[in-house]
Amino acid sequence: MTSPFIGPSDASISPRYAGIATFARLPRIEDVPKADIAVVGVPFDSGVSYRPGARFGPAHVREASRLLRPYNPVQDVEPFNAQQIVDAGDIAANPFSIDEAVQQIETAATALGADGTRLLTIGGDHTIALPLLRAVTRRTGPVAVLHFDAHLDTWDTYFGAPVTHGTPFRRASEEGLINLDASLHIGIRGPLYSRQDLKDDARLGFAVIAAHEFETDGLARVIERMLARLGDRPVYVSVDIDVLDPSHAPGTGTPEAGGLTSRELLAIIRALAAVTIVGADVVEVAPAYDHAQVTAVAASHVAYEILSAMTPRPAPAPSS
Ligand SMILES: N=C(N)NCCCC(=O)O
Ligand SMILES: [Zn+2]
Ligand SMILES: [Zn+2]
Repeated sequence: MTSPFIGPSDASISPRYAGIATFARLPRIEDVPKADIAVVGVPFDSGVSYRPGARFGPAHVREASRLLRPYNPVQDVEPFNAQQIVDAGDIAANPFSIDEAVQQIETAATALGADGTRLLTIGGDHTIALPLLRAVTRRTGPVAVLHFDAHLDTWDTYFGAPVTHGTPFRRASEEGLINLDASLHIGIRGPLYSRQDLKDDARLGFAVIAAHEFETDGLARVIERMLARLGDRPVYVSVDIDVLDPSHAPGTGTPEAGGLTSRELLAIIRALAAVTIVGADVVEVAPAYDHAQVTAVAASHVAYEILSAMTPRPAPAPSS
């Protein structure tokens, strides 16, 4: 049976390296009547505390995503065949005003999601998670935030600025956007400012599975703990690519040693097929520090596994 959905352009007709890059060579949003999932870029990095450059992340991830293929054998789904996925282009965000940019991102994300379209956003620095959460929770109410990152991103301010890439989840928690019993960071590591950081973080509603616990617990137990924490709540997935070890993702602004392998991260994301994902982002890809697209290939595969986890599964055949 042929699919009613428009998928990636056919790589046996137009080579996959030809043409202007959309994510996975998917159709643009203008080219379909209705999208179930939109991949959208947010080229914004005015919220960074260290190396800049994530504003070039969306274009870099799209380039690396040319090689993605339609069938995901581990999840046994064809994400582009089972629902309409599109590339919605980039949201224009003012690089000289964080406040205006955050407003623009919230407005654009709200408009894109108005007819029920779910968003997978490619950043951009982690600041953008705040307006994305504001937009999605208008429809869903508070969400369980599943946050993959080396960093807590629940700090208070930098140089007095409340909206930065180190603060989105504190603001989101204060605004009542997140479910305080079900949110979780995975992959946390590296030095903090003080012990108080972890106390504040717990009060703001996050549990932590730290990077070193992959050693002691093992991957299967990490997945078990994650699913138990999320329960049956709607989940927003936020992936800071620096959750990966710098050997797997050098192209990022605030790298920390001792991170996850891409194989570990992809395995954890596959387990999310069991939960309801209402939106997701993949952020902090900074191409100036990347080599041979290593980071962008990882980010494009992370995005692909998220799209696969968001794919509806056929109902089991009735037993006769
Ligand atoms: N969200 C990312 N990638 N980094 C936050 C680091 C904040 C800091 O410089 O302390
Ligand atoms: Zn980070
Ligand atoms: Zn982050």
